[in-house]
Amino acid sequence: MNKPYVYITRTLPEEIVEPFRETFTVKMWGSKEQPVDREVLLEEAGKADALITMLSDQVDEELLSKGENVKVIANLAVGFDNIDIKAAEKKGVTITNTPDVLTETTADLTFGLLMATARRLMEANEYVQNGDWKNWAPLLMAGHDIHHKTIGIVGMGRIGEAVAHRAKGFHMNILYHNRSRKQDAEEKLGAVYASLDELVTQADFVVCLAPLTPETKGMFNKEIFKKMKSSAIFVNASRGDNANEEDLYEALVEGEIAAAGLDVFENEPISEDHPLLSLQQVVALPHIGSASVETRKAMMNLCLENVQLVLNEKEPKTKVTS
Ligand SMILES: NC(=O)C1=CN([C@@H]2O[C@H](COP(=O)(O)OP(=O)(O)OC[C@H]3O[C@@H](n4cnc5c(N)ncnc54)[C@H](OP(=O)(O)O)[C@@H]3O)[C@@H](O)[C@H]2O)C=CC1
Ligand SMILES: O=CC(=O)O
Repeated sequence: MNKPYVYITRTLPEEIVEPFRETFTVKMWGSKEQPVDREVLLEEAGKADALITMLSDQVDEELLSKGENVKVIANLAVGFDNIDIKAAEKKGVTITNTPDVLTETTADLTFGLLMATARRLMEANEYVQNGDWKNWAPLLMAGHDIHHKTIGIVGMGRIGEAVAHRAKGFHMNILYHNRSRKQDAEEKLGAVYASLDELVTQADFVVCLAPLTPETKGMFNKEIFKKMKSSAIFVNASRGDNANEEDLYEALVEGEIAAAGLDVFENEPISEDHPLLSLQQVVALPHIGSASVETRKAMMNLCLENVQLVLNEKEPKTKVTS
C-alpha cells in the first residue's frame, strides 16, 4: 500500500521529520526561509493527504478546492488567521495548530520586548557599538521603570496569562481585557478586569495578545492611542493587523504615547523604509515570539503528530474549530 503523502511548506530539520518517514512519504519545500511559491503549493495540495503550513501560507477556498485528498492541515503556529476555518470545515478538512507548547517562550519574548522598549536596550547597544559612548551622564539612555507600574493585557489567554505571571514578579499592577472575565487569573494573579477604554487610559504598558479576528482587526487605532498616557508603551506580540500602523506612527510622532515594541506587522516582512522603523522609540523584531530552538522543535513535532493521528483516523491533539 502507498504511504500517505505529506507536503511541508518549509524545510524542517531532518532529525524531526525522519522518524515519520516510516509512515509517510514526506516532501518539503526546498527553503528554510523563503515561503513556498503559491503555484507549487496548489500543485502539491492536489497530490497530498496532509499539509503542514506556516503562518505566511494562505489556506483559502482555492487551496482547499485543489486539495481533493487532503484530510488534515497542521499549521505551525497557534494563530490561525491565515486559514479559512469555515471553508475547511465545509470540506471536512481537519485543521490543527500549536497551542501551549509555545506559551512560555512567547511570554518570555513579549516581556523581553517590553523591557527592551522601556529601558531602550537596542538604542543603548547601538550607542556603545557605534563608539558614541564617551562619558557617563546622569540621564544617559534613561528609560521608563517597569517595576510597580501598571500593565494592561488585551487578550488574557494562555500567553497573556503567562505574561501576567512575569509582570507579577516585577510587582506590577495587572489589568486585563477579554470578551469574558477570567476568574482564575483574577484570583491567582490579582489581575483586574477592565473595559478596553479603562485599560488603555490607566496602563503604563499596553500589551496586545489577542488573536486577529474581524473584531480585533485595527482595534488599536487613532482613538485608542489618543486615550493612552503620553508615557505609555505599546507592545504588540499578536498580529500586526490588530494595530493600525499609520495611527501608531502618528501617535508616536505626536508624543501621544512614548514608545512601541513590535514583534508583528501588517505586512511581514516589514519593508526597511517603513516609517515606523525610522523612529528611535520603536523596537522592531521579525516575528520571533515562539522562536527558541526547543519550542520550534516542539511545534514541528506537534504538527507531525497531529497529521499522523488524523491520517490514522484518530482525534488530533490540538484541533481548531470555528
Ligand atoms: N509573536 C509571536 O510570535 C506569536 C504570536 N501569537 C499570537 O498570540 C495570540 C494569542 O495566543 P494564545 O494566548 O495562545 O491564545 P488564547 O486563545 O489562549 O488567548 C487569546 C485571548 O484573546 C481574547 N480575545 C479574543 N477575542 C478578543 C477580543 N475581541 N477582545 C479582547 N480579547 C479577545 C480571548 O478571550 P475571550 O475569548 O474571552 O475574548 C483569549 O483570552 C495568537 O492568536 C497569535 O496571534 C502567538 C504565538 C507567538
Ligand atoms: O505567531 C505565531 C503563532 O504561533 O501564532
